[in-house]
Amino acid sequence: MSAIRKKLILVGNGMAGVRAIEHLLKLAPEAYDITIFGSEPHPNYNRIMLSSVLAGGASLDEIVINDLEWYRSFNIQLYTGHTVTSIDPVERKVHTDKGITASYDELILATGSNPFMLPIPGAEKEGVIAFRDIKDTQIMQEVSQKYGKALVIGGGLLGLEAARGLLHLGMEVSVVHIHEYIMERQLDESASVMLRKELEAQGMKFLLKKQSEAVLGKKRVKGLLFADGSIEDADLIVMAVGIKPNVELARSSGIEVNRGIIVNDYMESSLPGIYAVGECAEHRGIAYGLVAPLYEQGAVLAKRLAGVPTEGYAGSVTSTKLKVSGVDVFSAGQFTEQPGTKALRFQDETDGVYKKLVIHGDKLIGAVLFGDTGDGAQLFSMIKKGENIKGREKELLLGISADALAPKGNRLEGMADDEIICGCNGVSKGAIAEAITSGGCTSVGQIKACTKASASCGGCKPLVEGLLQLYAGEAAVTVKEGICGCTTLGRDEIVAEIKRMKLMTVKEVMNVLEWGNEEGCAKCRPSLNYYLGMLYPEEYIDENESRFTNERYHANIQKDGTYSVVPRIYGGVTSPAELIKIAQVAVKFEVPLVKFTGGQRLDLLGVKKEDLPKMWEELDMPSGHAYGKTLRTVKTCVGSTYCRFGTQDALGMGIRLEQAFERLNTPGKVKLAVSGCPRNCAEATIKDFGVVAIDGGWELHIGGNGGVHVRATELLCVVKTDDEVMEWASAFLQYYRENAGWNERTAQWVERVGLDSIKQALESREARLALQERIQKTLSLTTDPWKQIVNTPELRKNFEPISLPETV
Ligand SMILES: Cc1cc2nc3c(=O)[nH]c(=O)nc-3n(C[C@H](O)[C@H](O)[C@H](O)COP(=O)(O)OP(=O)(O)OC[C@H]3O[C@@H](n4cnc5c(N)ncnc54)[C@H](O)[C@@H]3O)c2cc1C
Ligand SMILES: NC(=O)c1ccc[n+]([C@@H]2O[C@H](COP(=O)([O-])OP(=O)(O)OC[C@H]3O[C@@H](n4cnc5c(N)ncnc54)[C@H](O)[C@@H]3O)[C@@H](O)[C@H]2O)c1
Ligand code: SF4
Ligand code: FES
Repeated sequence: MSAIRKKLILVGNGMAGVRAIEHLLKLAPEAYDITIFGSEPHPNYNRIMLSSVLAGGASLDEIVINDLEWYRSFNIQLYTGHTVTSIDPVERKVHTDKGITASYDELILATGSNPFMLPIPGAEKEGVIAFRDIKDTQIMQEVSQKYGKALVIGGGLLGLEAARGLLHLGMEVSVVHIHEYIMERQLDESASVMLRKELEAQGMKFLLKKQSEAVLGKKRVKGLLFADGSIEDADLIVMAVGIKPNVELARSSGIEVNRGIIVNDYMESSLPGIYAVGECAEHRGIAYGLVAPLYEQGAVLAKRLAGVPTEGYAGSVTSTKLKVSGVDVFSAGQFTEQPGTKALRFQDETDGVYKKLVIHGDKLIGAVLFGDTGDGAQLFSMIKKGENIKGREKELLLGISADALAPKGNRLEGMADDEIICGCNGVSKGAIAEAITSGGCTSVGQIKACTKASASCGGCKPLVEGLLQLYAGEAAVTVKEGICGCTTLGRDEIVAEIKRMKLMTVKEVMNVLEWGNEEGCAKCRPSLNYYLGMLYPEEYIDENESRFTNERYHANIQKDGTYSVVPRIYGGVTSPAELIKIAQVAVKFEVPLVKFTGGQRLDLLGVKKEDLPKMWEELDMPSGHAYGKTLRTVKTCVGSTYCRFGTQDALGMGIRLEQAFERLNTPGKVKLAVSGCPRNCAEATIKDFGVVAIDGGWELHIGGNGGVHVRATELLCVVKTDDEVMEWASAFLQYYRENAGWNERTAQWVERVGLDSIKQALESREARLALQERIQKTLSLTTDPWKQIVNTPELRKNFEPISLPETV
């Protein structure tokens, strides 16, 4: 008989708590029934990478650490969008804001931190935000589309990464800092000044020694008033002035708290069966704000819960690295001089390099590097180990890095096995070497999947690459990066293998092509689902669970967890009767906001998940597919029917295109537009496929994009008739479907493969007709997802609210 599982609850679905669960599942997979509550409406994601999302280096989809399938595969009961509001430590129960009560044997609090918001008048105004989560990131992205000027208060790590992201989004950005030099918590003055100059060269402005006094504006922020009486205009203010551990839940439940929840070396709080990890925990007087120590805490806690002996957590020395492209800054340990310490400095103003080592006795206790941070990991390792560096001080200052990454006889080779390469994830050189030599890893992606090295901030990637060269030699050189960390195969190889071996399911592809991770990840599962659907439109059954939430629910999830409903309105043309119907549905379901979209549709926002099928039923209109990687909208101008400049019927052409291609699955979302004359009022030249009327015909444009990376289209060809427009559009879209990578928009794809190669592929009529035939086959097999759900009781059930007994 199997042992009865104990009930484990994790409060906080963030980086530290879920990492502890990952460890626990490895140590004692059968020991607990696990329930996780998280306030955010998302699965566990890499908060660190929000800076990259803002700076355009990653998409939100890419930063998911564990997708919903992961929770399902370990039978973890996940409640996203649920905040635990109280704990009853006597009855061992927790209660959530949504009325759920759950009992536990063991309870982990991993509630993270709250951003510190300056308590100045006007701080509550619209346009004043923090930078902590996906919601904040999305607000910044949205604001940057409408407004021009941002102020970031706080010149620390977070503030500078936010400022860099906002610059990337096209805003004018000034950083307001209270001290005379930025990042004073991580850098000395020399490094700080060099950093500021570099950031100024990138376009960032600085307002130093400025004390913010009040936020100006009526409802929305207009500016910032400083204590010296000066005023700075602003459309957006981001506060990045530090964080405070989120301890309210613990405090109100009678758990001992100071700045954080007080824990011992085993992460135990003052109450039995209740533990704390992450930024909310205070260990030996310190509440950490970086992932490396939090992951160390998680590993200790997992051992404790699994009954595996552990020496406990003894505290951490930390290092930081600013994640701003083009700038290399590193800082670790005690970097300012104190009585009894001595400092060695090296400065090369020509090459913009600065290094400082702080030594106490014979030991290195701190370091600051600017411009050349290649030695950071090794210096950090020496600091952590308290290594005796007597006689090697100058060598360390001047250049471990010169030969650190050389392929042969290098410093990496001489490094001890227990030296930490990936600070974020605590992965040693030995663990990486083992993954390469015994685990067969031959790419950074595989090492990441196997050891987690380079999975967080990515700062250690050069060292991981160096080790790969060292241990895998030739094999590493020939290895390419796969579509994700689960495989070394690229998109084209995967598609070719699927065709060659006639692989028919996602699971089969992963098995046969020897995926490193048998469950796949949030990147490869949807990719494979797309490729299989594209290759076998008739046989392949779409895997709903491999799609993202929006596509699964056929509606866009909003930041408050509600959804939006956008019915299809062909060419943006509607009728009074249709408008009355939409209005009636909006009134009946108490839709809080009705708005026109940029693509000439009506967006009903703020809809509860359980109302979606009922609304679709009453609307009785096709899905506008505003949520998927598919044809979105065909924007039109009024064209020759009404406009005196119009030479062609843009409305008719737009409606024809939309009716032809609606419901088409594509690698990335696809937007079309048709303008009735070269004045181009429908903005067809920033669309994936744009049609512009000219005297006696149509120009066909491809590969345009609005949004963050604006790209104008390139002219594909000029045609005479409407039927030719349809033929070329069909051929182009099918060629894109068959050749682009999943999640690759036409703009990126056209840029990558070049206009000429596409022209060549579509040049012959025969080729176009063959592509047209294939797209029509696919289209003939599609159905409207809303209708399908409305008419299938089994599918409707997915939208019902989860009803739970009072105690689970
Ligand atoms: C933009 C940005 C960039 C960063 N870059 C780096 C970096 O490069 N390197 C680095 O080391 N660190 C970085 N950090 C810091 C790092 O992200 C945090 O240290 C880490 O995420 C903390 O993990 P945590 O699990 O303690 O808290 P979190 O990841 O914040 O998770 C806590 C979760 O608990 C939820 N929660 C809180 N209360 C409740 C409740 N009562 N009920 C249910 N759920 C609750 C919260 O909503 C949150 O989702 C960065 C942070 C940000 C914001
Ligand atoms: N690359 C990374 O490692 C990274 C990146 C982002 C965030 N983080 C972490 O996220 C957390 C939050 O980052 P943070 O930068 O907000 O915290 P922080 O405490 O490190 O820095 C806050 C900065 O704001 C300044 N400041 C304080 N009050 C001010 C005021 N009134 N006006 C202007 N400036 C003021 C401080 O002098 C300080 O330099 C930290 O734990 C940080 O380590 C790390
Ligand atoms: S694009 Fe030409 S036809 Fe269309 S509305 Fe503008 S001016 Fe009129
Ligand atoms: S050091 Fe951050 S991912 Fe390795």
